[in-house]
Amino acid sequence: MQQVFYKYQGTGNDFVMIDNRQQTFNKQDTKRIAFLCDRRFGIGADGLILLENHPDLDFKMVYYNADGNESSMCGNGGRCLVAFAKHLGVITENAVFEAIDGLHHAVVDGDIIRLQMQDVNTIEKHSKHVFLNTGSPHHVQFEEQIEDFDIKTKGATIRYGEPYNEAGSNVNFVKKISNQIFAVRTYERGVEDETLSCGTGVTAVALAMHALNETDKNLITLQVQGGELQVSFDVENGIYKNVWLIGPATFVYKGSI
Ligand SMILES: N[C@@H](CCC[C@H](N)C(=O)O)C(=O)O
Repeated sequence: MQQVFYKYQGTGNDFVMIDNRQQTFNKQDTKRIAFLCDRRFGIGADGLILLENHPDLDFKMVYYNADGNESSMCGNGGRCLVAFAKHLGVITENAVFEAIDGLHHAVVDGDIIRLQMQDVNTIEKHSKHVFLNTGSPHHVQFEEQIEDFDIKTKGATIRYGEPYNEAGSNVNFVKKISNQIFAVRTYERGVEDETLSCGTGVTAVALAMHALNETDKNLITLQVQGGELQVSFDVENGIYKNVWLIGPATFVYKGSI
């Protein structure tokens, strides 16, 4: 059976989107999901996302990494799914939807999608890195030579090493540009390579930079390989609340396979 799909990207983090409101997609077929995400044999994407009905909210998000496995929250994917929901007429300017990590509010402002992320109350500060969960697990560490750096090899070593092992973590390398601007490159678990952008990753970097006193701002610009994102937040007693991931989400093409 032919599968109709839509391709979206958010700062170069790209996704196959499928309207699964009729529950026709076979979620058990991990190999097929990996095939659809394969850049040589399939459509090609960092992940695949299903838009499903929800009994009380606007819709439900189901996210799979490019390896075919369902995974934790995808920030850029969530923003792209909101743009897709608007295209389908499921929402207009505002959305409330359920993802694997809970409820998310979102606002559409032209091409810019603002997505509220989960509150973060634990930020682990280690001697050479910070670890936190922004819906997905993120290792954050500074790297001065960020432009000329083997992200795939270095990222994989950290992702598969102690303490993460097989379950893994996404790995973000950060260079401070100014008090408000940070450059980020991310190795993504489940893609097992660098992606051009990671939404939960830049959220983790923004909060980590604030927690490390590298910035006193609560609106941070993150320069990623595929463009620019912003993260805003409030802090109350060490708890990061009202966290928003802000940036473009763009329709690329529609097809069937
Ligand atoms: N690209 C995503 C993160 C997707 C999840 C990640 N690969 C994982 O399995 O933890 C984003 O934009 O947040």
